[in-house]
Amino acid sequence: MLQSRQLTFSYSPTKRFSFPDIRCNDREAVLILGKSGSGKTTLLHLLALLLQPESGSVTIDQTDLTQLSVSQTAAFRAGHVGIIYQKPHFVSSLSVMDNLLMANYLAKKPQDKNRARELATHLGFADHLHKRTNQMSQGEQQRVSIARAVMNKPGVILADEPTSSLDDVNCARVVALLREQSEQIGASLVVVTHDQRLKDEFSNQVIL
Ligand SMILES: Nc1ncnc2c1ncn2[C@@H]1O[C@H](COP(=O)(O)OP(=O)(O)OP(=O)(O)O)[C@@H](O)[C@H]1O
Repeated sequence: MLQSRQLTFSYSPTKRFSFPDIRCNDREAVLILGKSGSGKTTLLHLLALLLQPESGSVTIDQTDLTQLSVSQTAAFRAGHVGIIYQKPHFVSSLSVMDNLLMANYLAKKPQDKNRARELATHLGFADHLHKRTNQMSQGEQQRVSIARAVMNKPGVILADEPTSSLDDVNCARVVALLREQSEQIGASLVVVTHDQRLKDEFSNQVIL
């Protein structure tokens, strides 16, 4: 479960944000819509405590992240939060398999090759596990990103514009995979986007 309360953040005295509260229960999904520059990525980074809010709180599975030290936050995030970034970034010198196992490593968990293979089969890239990520298409990379985000069965999945560079077929596929994976592991799913195609896919919506 994820809950934010009265989050505010400033990049500068003239660039100040005051965000609506976000609540997303286990197995639920919330879509945060807003036009370019409305602060969607900023909010997502605050929810993951990649940015420190000026005020307000973020609670994930009963832990108030704003009360943790920087290192405690990093450890908590690695184990409990799966993030799908706008542009997937991988370690380009490693194989797809090793990029997936990196999620285990960062969370200080045993490397789970079986789960990586299972996810790769389910998400349709089992034949690419030995490849480098830059040898895959954008749609394939996005699916690897989803797999990496759910490797540790996190309580919360945060996705930043997961579909903006995808065609309609891959867009629908990625949304279905995100929902299915989050339901399977009982996670809260938060998607931020300006992609109007997603509007009808989520009943819980917040507009920035
Ligand atoms: N590091 C930064 N320093 C100063 N201003 C920033 C910084 N990052 C973002 N901003 C500004 O804050 C505003 C919100 O940025 P943010 O990336 O959260 O918007 P967004 O809604 O995700 O946009 P997009 O849909 O274009 O990705 C923008 O006006 C942006 O220029």
